[in-house]
Formats: sequence, structure tokens, C-alpha cells
Amino acid sequence: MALAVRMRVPCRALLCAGAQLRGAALGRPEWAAGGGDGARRFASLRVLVEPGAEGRVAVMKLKNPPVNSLSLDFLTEFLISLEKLENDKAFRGVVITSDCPNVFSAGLDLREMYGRNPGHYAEYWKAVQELWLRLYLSNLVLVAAINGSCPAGGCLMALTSDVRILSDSPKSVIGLNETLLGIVAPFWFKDTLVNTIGHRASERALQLGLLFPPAEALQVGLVDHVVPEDQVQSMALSVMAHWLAIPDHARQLTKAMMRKATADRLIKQREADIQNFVSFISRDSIQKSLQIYLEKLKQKKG
Ligand SMILES: CC/C=C\CC(=O)SCCNC(=O)CCNC(=O)[C@H](O)C(C)(C)COP(=O)(O)OP(=O)(O)OC[C@H]1O[C@@H](n2cnc3c(N)ncnc32)[C@H](O)[C@@H]1OP(=O)(O)O
Repeated sequence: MALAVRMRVPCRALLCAGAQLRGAALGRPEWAAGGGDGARRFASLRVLVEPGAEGRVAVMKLKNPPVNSLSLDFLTEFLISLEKLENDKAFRGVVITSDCPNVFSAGLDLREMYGRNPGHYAEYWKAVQELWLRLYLSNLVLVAAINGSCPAGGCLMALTSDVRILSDSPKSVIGLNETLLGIVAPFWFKDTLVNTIGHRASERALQLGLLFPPAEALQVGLVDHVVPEDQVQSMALSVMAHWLAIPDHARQLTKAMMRKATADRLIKQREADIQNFVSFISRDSIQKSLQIYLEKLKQKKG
């Protein structure tokens, strides 16, 4: 489809540049085939991909310890893994989950947004945009198996999925908490939330930077299921089977119909959005807020 073709070009461009840069930086092979089914099981340093039920479903495990922050290296590796899965016609669905205990993802990596230069902020933001676009417009069925804390960029990632399953644990809070850091969720974070829980609930959640505990997340519609921690994975696979019972072409066209207008808003102004982010995040007042927040995180450890 035209949409899919349009999306692949910028992704490849980003990945080529990103992989070259970061491959060199890592100084070792990024990919390793594993086990007997090496063609289907692959891993990077920060993303583990395993074949799931009947080979039609892959499980992507985020493993960027300690908290799966979405660093530039992580984003690059994740996008490469996702593209591999998109290009392998055997796969129809992906379960996204965390390999780190108690944390799905701590969101955007604060160290990528603090104390760096404008060129770095621009590169980072482009990768964040790419993550959102690729996930939001994915032809695959995406199920987020959220087995831990899921703030900000972690929540954005989960919101791009077709279904969200949250573990019933006090640590498993989810929401766009940007205002608590003194920063503002961009319009496409906001649009994704509004598309999920509606305008009024989003207005309240975004202004207050709410992190919803499981029961409230379910009630507001931020997640579709809350289950005991040890059932998150099995629930994800069972929900996946339900979605895979629908013919792909009909489901994919319907998904595109529901999401294209939202994605197009960013696609039409990607460069302006990058410039906005760079000038916003470079402000002294915003850098100060991030510094204070990072210090608070450190102090929390005592
Ligand atoms: C314009 C739009 C911009 C932004 C959108 C975003 O996504 S901003 C990021 C928002 N994220 C958060 O507010 C989450 C912050 N983190 C936490 O609340 C906790 O870390 C969490 C996820 C609940 C896990 O708690 P836990 O007690 O398990 O870990 P701890 O807090 O001790 O953290 C361990 C180390 O990780 C560092 N860290 C945490 N979050 C981030 C992050 N987002 N980016 C970078 N680094 C992060 C934390 O500072 C600790 O570092 P250390 O050097 O070990 O002290």
C-alpha cells in the first residue's frame, strides 16, 4: 500500500545511518542468530526476538537494563528488529514485553535529552518519531504485555499497540506523566492518548501527569486487560489468537483507516516537530527541570 511504501523510505534512511554509527560505537556484531531455529530467533544487545505460537507470532523482549529507557541505541536496535519482522511474511503478530523486572519501559532516556547539543537532540527526536510511526502504522497485530511500570515514552509505545495487557501489581503504573518532569507531551503523544481514552480523560491525565494504577488504567480504557503478573504472557498470546482469526487484509486496511489521519499530522510536519523539540528541550529552564528530576531519581535510592 502507498502508506507502507512511504513509511519504509525514511525508516531505512534512519536505520542505515543509525546502524553504521552505533555499530561502530558498539565495536561488536549487533546481531546473533540463536538456537536451532536461527533464522527466526535473533537478538541485538537490547532487543530479544523469539518466535511464539505456531511461528506466526514473535515475542519482542525489551532488555535495556535497568529500566528499559528508550536510548538512541535502543531505538535503533528496536527499529531494525521490527523491520525484520515486518519483512518476514511468516509473522502476523508481535507481543512486546519487557525483560527487566518490574519495568516495562521508563520512557525516553533522560540522558539523551539533558546536557547534549542541538544536533544530538534532533537525531534523538527523529528516532523517537520513527519509533512511533513504525509502531502506530504497523501491519502486524501488536499486543503490549506490560509487565511493570510504564510511564511517558513507555506508555506511548504501549499506546501504539492494538491491545494492552497490564500486570496487576503496585509497580505497574501507566500514563503520560511528562508534566511532572516540567516538560510537555508533543501533539502526537496527545493524539495517541485521545484516540485511546477520549478528550476529557486525556485533558485531565495530561495536565496532571497521571500515572494510573492497574484498576484505574482499566477503567479509563488505557489498557484492555489487567491480569496477575504470571498470566500477562499467556493472556497476550490468547488475545493475539483472537486478533489473528481476522483476515489480515481486512484488519490491516481497517487499522490504517483508523490511524492514518493521526499519523499524517506528524508526517506532514516532521521537520518542524524536530525543530520545536530541539528549541524546547534546549531551553535553560527545561534543562534545569530535567536536572532536578534526574537528581530526584538518584536521591530516591537514598
Ligand atoms: C518531550 C517529551 C519527552 C519525554 C517523554 C519521556 O518519556 S520522559 C521520561 C519519563 N520517565 C519517567 O518519568 C520515569 C522515571 N523513572 C522512574 O520513575 C523509575 O526509574 C522507574 C521506571 C519507576 C523504575 O524505578 P526503579 O526503582 O526500579 O529504578 P530507579 O528509579 O532506581 O532507576 C534505576 C536507574 O535508571 C535511571 N533512570 C530511570 N528512568 C530513566 C529514564 N527515563 N532515563 C534515563 N535514566 C533513567 C535512574 O536514574 C537510575 O540510574 P542510576 O544511575 O542507577 O541512579
